[in-house]
Amino acid sequence: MLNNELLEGLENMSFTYMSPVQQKVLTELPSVTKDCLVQAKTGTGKTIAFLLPAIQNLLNGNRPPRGQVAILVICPTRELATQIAKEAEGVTARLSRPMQCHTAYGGTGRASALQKFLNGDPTILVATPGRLNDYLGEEAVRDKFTDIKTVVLDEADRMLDEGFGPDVKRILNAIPPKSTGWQGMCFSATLPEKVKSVVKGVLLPDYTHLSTMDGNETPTIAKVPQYVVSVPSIEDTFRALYALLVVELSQDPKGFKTIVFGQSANGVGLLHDMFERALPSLPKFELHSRMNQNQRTRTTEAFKTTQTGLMFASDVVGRGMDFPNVGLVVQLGMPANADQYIHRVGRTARAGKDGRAVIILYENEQFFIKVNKALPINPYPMDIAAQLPKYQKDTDALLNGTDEKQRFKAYQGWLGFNKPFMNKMRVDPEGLVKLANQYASAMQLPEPPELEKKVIGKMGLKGVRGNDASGTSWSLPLLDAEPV
Ligand SMILES: Nc1ncnc2c1ncn2[C@@H]1O[C@H](COP(=O)(O)OP(=O)(O)OP(=O)(O)O)[C@@H](O)[C@H]1O
Repeated sequence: MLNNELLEGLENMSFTYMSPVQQKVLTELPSVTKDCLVQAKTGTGKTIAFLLPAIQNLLNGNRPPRGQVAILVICPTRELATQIAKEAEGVTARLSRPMQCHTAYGGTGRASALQKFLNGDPTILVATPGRLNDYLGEEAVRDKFTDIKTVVLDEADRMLDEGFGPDVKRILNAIPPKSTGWQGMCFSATLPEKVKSVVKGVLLPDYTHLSTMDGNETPTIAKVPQYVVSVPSIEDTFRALYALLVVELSQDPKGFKTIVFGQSANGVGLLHDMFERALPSLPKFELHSRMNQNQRTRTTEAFKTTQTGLMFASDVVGRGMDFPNVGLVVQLGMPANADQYIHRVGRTARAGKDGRAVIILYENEQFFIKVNKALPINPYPMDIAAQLPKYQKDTDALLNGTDEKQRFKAYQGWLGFNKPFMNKMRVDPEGLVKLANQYASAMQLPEPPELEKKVIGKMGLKGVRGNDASGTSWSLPLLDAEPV
């Protein structure tokens, strides 16, 4: 069924067999043009699984005229768009009539990128919703979609949630209607039931539903041991992370490649600054939305190719990103939800490799384990809490060595992330600020940062004692919640 030149492309990528999801799509999809909703575990090759049928359809004689977009892939982040485009280039590398793959995402010069798109032959376009919407405001861009054959939503549950959903809807309104016959494909490792009620703009009601998972199985890779390190208070968390990294590094000093996820961009920035002077054998990386696109691109490439290293990251790389050979994923603090937990854990044990995952939670966050009993998380085999006193002095010194302004920003990021979880954490606004202030103390700030009155109002923390002292206010950016 697959064109020989496509198979040659796969061989050229050193793929010698189809992964289960690829096998399933190629054998169980009634035709290469059928709408489908596909679920398979993280890191099992979903990208190739949606590219192959979509490209094969074009090779079956359905390739639109030069200059037209035939396959549109929509995904949540710039890094992921680049990664998907690279896979598409790999698969199509051996085609006798080459196929161009373009990307469209924010953070790069709009005018030159748009010109390149308009002048080029973007048979495949991989885009993030914001920039694509922006492009679609131009008639010349809309004209390039008149012959569209396939629309793929990668990380479909994310693309259809409250955050991205409206943008995706606008895109669907700007391209030819579904009734013109284009194929819709929705892929993700996590497909909550509610997604099925919102896929109708992309999939016809008789779409094919494929899954490589049994019944209620969780989408985490079965062979990844998952552990929780429980510590009593938020003040213990930095020490616990340090102790954990030392223990884990000692077990695998040569191939140690680890991602540590934090809760907010500025919190992640602080962790990076803190550990820059620790664990000298390891190169350190940081990746979050407070960096410019050049820095993000450079770091992504560097961490993809490094043999060892420690990356502090926010959820900008929580989904979809493929950093080969990551052996350990650490989550410092609870993630926003169970699905996000699953995607973060999925950054390890990809393409059949091994991996481990550890989450560090203090008391107010431990509800996360209780309400997500289906997640296969066990207590960490070593008593990290017992080691905390040993790490106190060094941790305090590392934090003291960071820029105080970065710690202030981390404080605000902490409030922004945690505020929606007050009920679950069993605290009222005053209790939340109390925890934030303990976090400030853990960061070695002599006293909690004073937030501008406007920030406090925006966060709904007005009148809460503990952070609205008069006097100099630090000029912090006004944000409802810290972006990742
Ligand atoms: N048939 C194959 N043989 C070997 N490696 C493969 C094969 N298919 C894909 N891969 C590689 O496996 C890795 C994971 O693939 P991919 O990123 O598509 O996973 P995914 O299922 O989309 O994961 P996520 O749910 O995290 O987005 C990539 O490095 C990819 O190149």
